[in-house]
Amino acid sequence: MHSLFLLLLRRSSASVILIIVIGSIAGLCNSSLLALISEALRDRASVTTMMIAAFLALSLGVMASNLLPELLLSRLSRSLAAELRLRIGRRVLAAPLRHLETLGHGPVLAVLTHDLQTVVATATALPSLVVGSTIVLGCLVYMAWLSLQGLLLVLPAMAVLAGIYAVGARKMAPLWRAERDAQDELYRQQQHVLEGVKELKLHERRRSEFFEHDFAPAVEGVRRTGVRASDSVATFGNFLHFFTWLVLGLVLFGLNLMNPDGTSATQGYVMTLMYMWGSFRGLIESIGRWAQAGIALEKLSQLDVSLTEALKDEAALGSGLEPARSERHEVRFSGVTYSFGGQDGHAFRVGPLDLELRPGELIFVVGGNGSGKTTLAKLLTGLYAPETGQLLWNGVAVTDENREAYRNTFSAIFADFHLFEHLRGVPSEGLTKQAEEYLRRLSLEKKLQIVDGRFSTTNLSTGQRKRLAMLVALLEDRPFYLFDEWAADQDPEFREIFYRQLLPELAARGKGVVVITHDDRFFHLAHRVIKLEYGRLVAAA
Ligand SMILES: Nc1ncnc2c1ncn2[C@@H]1O[C@H](COP(=O)(O)OP(=O)(O)OP(=O)(O)O)[C@@H](O)[C@H]1O
Repeated sequence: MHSLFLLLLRRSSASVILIIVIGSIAGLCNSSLLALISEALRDRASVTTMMIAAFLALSLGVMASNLLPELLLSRLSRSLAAELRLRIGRRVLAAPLRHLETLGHGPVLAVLTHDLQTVVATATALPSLVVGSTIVLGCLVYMAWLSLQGLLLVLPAMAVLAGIYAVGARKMAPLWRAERDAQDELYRQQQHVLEGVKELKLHERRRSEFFEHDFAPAVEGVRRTGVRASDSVATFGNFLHFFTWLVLGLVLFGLNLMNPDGTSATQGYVMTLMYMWGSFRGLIESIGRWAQAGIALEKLSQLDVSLTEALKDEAALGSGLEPARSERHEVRFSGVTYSFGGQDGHAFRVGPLDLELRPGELIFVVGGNGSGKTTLAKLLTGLYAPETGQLLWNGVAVTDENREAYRNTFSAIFADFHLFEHLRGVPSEGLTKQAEEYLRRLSLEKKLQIVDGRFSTTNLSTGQRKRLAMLVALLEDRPFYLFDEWAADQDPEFREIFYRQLLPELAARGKGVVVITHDDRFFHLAHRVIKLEYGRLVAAA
């Protein structure tokens, strides 16, 4: 509760203070209404026009003072969630690619959906916490005025109840945490269901084994831990219910014993107590919700910290470091190495690599599967930072400070490329005319149009999607181009166009072009062919 409250306070202390003040007024109006009703019941002859007017005023006061904090907090909690979403989104985009690959999508999605919803739902309940607290206080004052003796019975009972719940909440915390951990695994498996739907549909046995051994246990994990957590909440809730009647009985019979003639006072007392007890129970039970929000915030901050620690180049994010296109750009690898893993005995190292890419040069990278071609491509494009050695850009070492700017000299189409619906970040001058020309050259003009910088569709065949990615890359008009097995999904006609027209044209325009390929029919068209074997350059033609 503490951390969520602080977060809200930091977001807008003025709103939080206003919510507390107005919420307290709501609580006071509520308890005053109750006291008024109780007085009217105690002595019907005492009902005056003033009392009726006060009753109406208080009822309106309750409505207004309940509504305002709710409206304020729904805005505050949602803008807090929006701020956290943007922050995590920015961190994800700024974090090193390798860190994101290791983290996986599941935990990030769980935080962005499940945890943020929990935080919003709990924060939205803050007004009822404030109103509830004031109702309890107001009722206690009224009860003290009615009978101090009764209060001596009620206060210890409240203390015992709060103590029991505090102990219970501490015992329940691991159950809520277990439920939340199970959610992470469920998100991971749900991702497999969505991304692997074709493979699962095509293989009945794979599907049933996946369901039995992966998906169902993840679902069961969430069910089991959820039931355990909610069982304990229900048990405690009902124990509190029992306790309520116990206290009411204690007060009723205790007051009767202590004050045998005061029947109407006892009635008012018990009525106030019943009303107050409902709010008090609500307050105590909300400890559970706040504890869950605490766990959600903890997950959020763990992800934030892990992304922040891994993040080295955020300073440059979005700083508009678009390098001048007219400049001559060249890259040199000097003793560059990069490695993966190692604990399981499957370490893989690329390098040490010495390599140059100059303007107008067309280089083909060849090598067997797993020889390190894509890793080399990620190093070359600045997506991975070399472990040792240096990457020199126009003679200057690429470091955390200029890596973002360096990355912006590349247009790349990786094997697992992504297409955005909008043509974002592409220079808009003459865009439509140029785009239409490329659409024609890539034989896509009958499949889609570009309307207001947006593709009319991206639901195309794999080869066509790759051609659309090529269109985006060509429009970007960057100094360097990298294509990771682009032609693998193209028909023979387009392979010819790619190798005999598009690549030579790019090189002729002074672009440095690197092509990862297995198409040995076209090797002679490259200025240089470099070959990788187990991460090392073995031959250069
Ligand atoms: N994200 C990763 N995590 C751990 N190891 C990885 C990762 N990516 C690649 N590797 C390791 O690096 C090796 C080289 O992978 P890379 O993708 O660079 O090969 P490649 O030559 O592009 O292969 P292919 O022709 O199959 O695309 C792999 O054998 C694998 O062991």
